[in-house]
Amino acid sequence: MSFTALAEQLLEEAKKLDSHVAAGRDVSNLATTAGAPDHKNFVVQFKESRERAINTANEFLRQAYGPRDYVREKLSSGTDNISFQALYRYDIPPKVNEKTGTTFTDLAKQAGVPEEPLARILRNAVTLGIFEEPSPGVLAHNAISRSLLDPYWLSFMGFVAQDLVKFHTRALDAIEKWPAVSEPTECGFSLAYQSKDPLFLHFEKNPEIAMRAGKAFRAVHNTTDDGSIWQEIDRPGAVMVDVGGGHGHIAMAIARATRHLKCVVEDLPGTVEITKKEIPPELEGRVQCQAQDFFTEQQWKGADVYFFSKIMHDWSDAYCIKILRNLIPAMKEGSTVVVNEWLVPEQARAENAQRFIRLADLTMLSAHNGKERTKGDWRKLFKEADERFGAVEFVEWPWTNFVHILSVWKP
Ligand SMILES: C[S@@+](CC[C@H](N)C(=O)[O-])C[C@H]1O[C@@H](n2cnc3c(N)ncnc32)[C@H](O)[C@@H]1O
Repeated sequence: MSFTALAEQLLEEAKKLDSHVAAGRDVSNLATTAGAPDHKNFVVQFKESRERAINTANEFLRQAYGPRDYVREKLSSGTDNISFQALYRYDIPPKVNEKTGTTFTDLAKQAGVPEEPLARILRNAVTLGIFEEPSPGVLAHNAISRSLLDPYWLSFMGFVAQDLVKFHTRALDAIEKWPAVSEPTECGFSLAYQSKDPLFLHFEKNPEIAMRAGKAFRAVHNTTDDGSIWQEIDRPGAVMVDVGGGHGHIAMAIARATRHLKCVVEDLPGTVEITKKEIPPELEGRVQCQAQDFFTEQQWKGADVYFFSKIMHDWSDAYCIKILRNLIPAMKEGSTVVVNEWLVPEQARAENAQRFIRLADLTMLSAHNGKERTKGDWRKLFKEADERFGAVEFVEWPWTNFVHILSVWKP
């Protein structure tokens, strides 16, 4: 397609996006799934226009760069990581004065690192559009750097730039060494950290990474407080168990969005200790937590829903089957397993919508030998775990990036 044709296509979407902004809609925080139905319609419409705009703009960029420069630009992400690491490690965003900006000299003093390399590293961030340098030697916030004032979001940057990147660089070595690609102790992470434990057990023994990872999960996993399943089961006595619920952010959101539902957060003992402190007094009784290793028999019997948010993608099929089978002694007729994850399309395309899914898939591969799954993969998984799991349903919400994958227990 010609540059002009692409630009015209982009202009069409740009006008739609501008009309949303002109209508006074907040386009800065589309991540939320809460809110009135008109908000959801807006998000759906906005998302569609935005996706088309991003895809067209990306195609324009590919053509404008030309093949070699395009590849070179994409290869630069490893080098950019130095800037991302520094932003997190030296806690730069809150150190930059929001009104006046802050000099590199001051930032270096506050961070306790030499000024010259820090300035070079931060100037690279400016070339990425994160921060500005309004006058030589001064770093100032812009809209993108301001998002990093959220400590959870900054932790996400730290977790990706400091931790995940190490696993990624050893992923191929791990595949060559352990071609079965199944064990959580035989992946890029295992080589990078010389660990004999699976990733989350390693975190349990290393509270600093565990805290960073917990905050990172909280920053990116948009809540699933919406969707009829929670409203349908919201009656006195109803229980949902959030298996591997981390710091309880999802359970708390669901408790807030319902009236009666009791939410039980389960995780490894170290995480549960942190979660206990996160539950606010007004949710006591509605949200509680307990230690539960999901590779052992489920202790909470007869729950209405056993919920797994971004758990199964951490594990290869053999381990997911163990996790599902450990529920069987606890389930009553009609107990529903609800999995919240991305769905992988069968065919790859150069589309923005697939970007994060495919990146997450490779992260799962290098962090645990886990994977993101297609619809067919999910059906196969439940069937292999036990024939008594009912037909697998997929509830897609166009206003979120995630899907609920449901199966009802029919003994
Ligand atoms: C990717 S995080 C997902 C957290 C949360 N469900 C969410 O969506 O944000 C995976 C969680 O599984 C927990 N986990 C890992 N292995 C576990 C095990 N064997 N038993 C229970 N929880 C485990 C981790 O501690 C972590 O909180």
